[in-house]
Amino acid sequence: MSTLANYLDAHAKDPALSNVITTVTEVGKTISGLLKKGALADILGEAGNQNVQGEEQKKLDVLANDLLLDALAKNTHCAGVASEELDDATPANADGSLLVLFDPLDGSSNIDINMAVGTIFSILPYERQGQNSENSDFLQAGNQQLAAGYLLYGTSTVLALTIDDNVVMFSLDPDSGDYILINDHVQIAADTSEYAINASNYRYWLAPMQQYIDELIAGKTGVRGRDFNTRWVAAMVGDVHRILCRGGLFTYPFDTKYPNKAGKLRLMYEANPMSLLIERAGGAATDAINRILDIEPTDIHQRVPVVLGSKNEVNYVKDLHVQHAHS
Ligand SMILES: O=P(O)(O)OC[C@H]1O[C@](O)(COP(=O)(O)O)[C@@H](O)[C@@H]1O
Ligand SMILES: [Mg+2]
Ligand SMILES: [Mg+2]
Repeated sequence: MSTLANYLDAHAKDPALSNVITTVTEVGKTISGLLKKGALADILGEAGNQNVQGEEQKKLDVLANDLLLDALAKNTHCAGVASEELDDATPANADGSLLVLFDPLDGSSNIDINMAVGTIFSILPYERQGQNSENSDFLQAGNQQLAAGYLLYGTSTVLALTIDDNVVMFSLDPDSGDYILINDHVQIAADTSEYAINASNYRYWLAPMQQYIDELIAGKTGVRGRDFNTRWVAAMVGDVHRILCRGGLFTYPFDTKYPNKAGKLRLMYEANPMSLLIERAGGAATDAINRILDIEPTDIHQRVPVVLGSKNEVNYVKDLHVQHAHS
């Protein structure tokens, strides 16, 4: 049985990277433990304040954020931390070589109903060693990520990770407290008949996205000539996990509900790490047209439309958007 520690020893080229990943995954064990206790640990409900995005914070959003921040601040390899829940990046150890970005608790609306939630993380290189990190140090395209992954706190706790051109998965053994390797080469089939979208936003979508979903709903009777099935976890981490396990398409497209926001999901804490995992598992990830990993960020909290998963389906969505742009 291979553990996460064995895997990192064998595959991580940089001991600093192993060390930072270990810190994040150790905090994941604490969050997993708190979620197991649920209401008994007094972790449910609202924190009573808003984050920088203007969203109501849940108690667990704040708790998970603080646990990660405290642990990473003590890690000598971590030069700074940026979080969905914090207005600005927090400098850590100026001599560190890595920057860590995270969505401490993804799927916040699932916390109080005992459904799947997760932690998403991304690791970037730090180039100004010796000086305190600032927001601008984090503004690197997703293709610069040295590692990315997520912890899914579901019926079991699973870690998905990429530190090279491969994607692997571990399951947290509650008896030993070790992450045990359960898949050493995650691959996504190019075709799928399963899709995930919050269809209540239909009237706010752009015409090509409406057309795409209309076609899927028409199934056998429409131009696609086969039936499709919807699955929606309401936590990106759960939807992406399903896609890494059995393929599918996930989208949170551009919509006009909040015209001043480019999309709902955050580039640095959600879209980039998930896109790296999906691409390295053979899938594709776009903002409907462009590759997410090539977007040059201008703000650590910027949002982006997301279409990711089985390659042929992601490309089909892109074709519809390109055709519309030219019509
Ligand atoms: O229920 P909605 O508003 O459609 O949003 C669901 C989406 O929002 C998110 O929960 C956003 O993440 P947070 O919970 O970290 O804010 C995604 O995980 C999920 O895909
Ligand atoms: Mg999230
Ligand atoms: Mg979150």
